[in-house]
Amino acid sequence: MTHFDPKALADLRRSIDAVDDQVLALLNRRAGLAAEVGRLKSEVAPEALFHAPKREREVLNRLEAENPGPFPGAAVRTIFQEIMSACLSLEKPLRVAFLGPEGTFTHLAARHQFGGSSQALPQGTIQAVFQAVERAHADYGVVPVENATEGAVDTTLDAFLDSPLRICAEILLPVDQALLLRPELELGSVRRVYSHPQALGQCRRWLEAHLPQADRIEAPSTSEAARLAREDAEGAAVASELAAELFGLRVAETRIQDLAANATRFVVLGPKAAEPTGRDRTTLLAMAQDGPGALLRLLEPLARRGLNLSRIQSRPTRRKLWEYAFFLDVEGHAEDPLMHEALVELQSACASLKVLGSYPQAVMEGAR
Ligand SMILES: C=C(O[C@@H]1C=C(C(=O)O)C=C[C@H]1O)C(=O)O
Repeated sequence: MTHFDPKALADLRRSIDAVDDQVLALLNRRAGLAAEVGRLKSEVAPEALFHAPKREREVLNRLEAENPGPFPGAAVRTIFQEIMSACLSLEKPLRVAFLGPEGTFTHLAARHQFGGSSQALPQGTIQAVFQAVERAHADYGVVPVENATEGAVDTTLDAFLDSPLRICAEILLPVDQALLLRPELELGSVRRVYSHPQALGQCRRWLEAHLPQADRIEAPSTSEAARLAREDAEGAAVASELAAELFGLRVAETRIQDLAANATRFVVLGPKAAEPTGRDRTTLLAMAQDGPGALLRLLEPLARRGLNLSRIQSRPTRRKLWEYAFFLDVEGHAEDPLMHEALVELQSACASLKVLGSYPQAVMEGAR
């Protein structure tokens, strides 16, 4: 065993303090520069959004690629996303509406995309998120579109049928359920487990093995479950780790879902189309013409050009009986020449066609 030297520890900590002072000074210098950029932008277009997602992506990609380590690459992204979010908030924090309440996985997705310095505007329903952005009460909106185990979120697809909003980004997030407890409570003393029915379902086997004595109690959201657990001396909740932070609970166990690879895809509703990055996805909303071969006519212009269709989903239009709207996800950007050609051809093959958005393909967080 090596001899523990308290002086060496104190020296190292002093060195860390000195580095922290430098980091802090540099952060403030950076904030000053970002504020200058803000002033420049406001001279050109006073009403414009200062947020520049393309520039932010370039900053993150450059720093991650140039990072020599040992500082972890994923942390470089998280930290610089936060730094940019904070710099931007000096001008005006981004207002981000999302399916709430606070602490839900959609909130987590919004924080991942826009950082903790953005202004969180939790909404009660998916429709309310659309309305907040449509009425310019929010700069962006975040809604779930599909879950790896539960499938499409129909409410989101239906909202697009009646909305002029476009998709400007997607977020792919692992949905890791955690077991949350009041700080003083032990697993063996839990009598009630609160959660959203879907979350309880996702963790059925773990709960049977570790909390056979506890009743399952359904809550309207995982965050509401965390709040209920906080108020129940013998209660626990299945929710996100963010909910633990927000409601003052302890994370007793992480990743308790039965299927380890659980993930949800979210889309960001925004005011501006995203520019091409070379690895994009385009979401189309097409009303097929009635009659035989309608679906084939929709797919053929894409297939002939080798454009990869990653998802197709249909929803009744609710305007006419047996009329369907098709949501198509195609790899590529609407401005790519081949995609552009396909869209022109599709325009005449469908009763109507709307490009809901082209945006960078998301990489699963933690799997970069
Ligand atoms: C400073 C700018 O404005 C914002 C802040 C950024 C930053 O802190 O690096 C990057 C992009 C914008 O969202 C900029 O456009 O360069």
